[in-house]
Amino acid sequence: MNRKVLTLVLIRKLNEVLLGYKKRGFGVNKWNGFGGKVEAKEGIYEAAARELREECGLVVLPVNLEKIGLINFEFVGDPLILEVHVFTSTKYEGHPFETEEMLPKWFHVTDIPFDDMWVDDKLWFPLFLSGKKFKGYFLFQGHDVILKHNLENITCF
Ligand SMILES: COc1nc(N)nc2c1ncn2[C@H]1C[C@H](O)[C@@H](COP(=O)(O)OP(=O)(O)OP(=O)(O)O)O1
Repeated sequence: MNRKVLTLVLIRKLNEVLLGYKKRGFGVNKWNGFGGKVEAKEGIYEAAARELREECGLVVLPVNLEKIGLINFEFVGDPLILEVHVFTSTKYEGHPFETEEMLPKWFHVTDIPFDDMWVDDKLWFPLFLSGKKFKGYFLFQGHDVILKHNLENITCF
């Protein structure tokens, strides 16, 4: 099995979460956090901060990112496992702006657009929103059907 290591950053204000509408590439036309591939010789926290800046202009110091999740995604017929490291932060600088990849928007925590997000999000977002940490695995058939999954609450990374 090959692995692709990716980041996903969810910026929070008191009762809001910043999501971005993906304009191209993997997950196009879905709302998601900000993130992407960890480059060679780059740390995961540094990659998370870089992707956030590139995709919506917000600046977060890697030290201000809190790792809250680790999810492995597998797709039937594809030998590539996506290893996604999920982070959150409330300490950022700047104002989010639209880029070639993402259109950012704040959502109230009671109004997350799950119908226009990856289907797995419905399962683990409640853990994130309630301040829990988690590890998970999802097996997808295509991009819309979860065949199998497990999700566990953990105390720390
Ligand atoms: C399959 O379920 C997923 N759910 C959620 N919520 N997020 C996911 C899922 N699979 C991948 N992701 C995240 C991980 C990353 O944040 C993005 C994908 O990043 P992308 O493929 O756009 O990475 P880049 O480095 O920007 O692009 P290239 O690989 O084309 O350079 O989605």
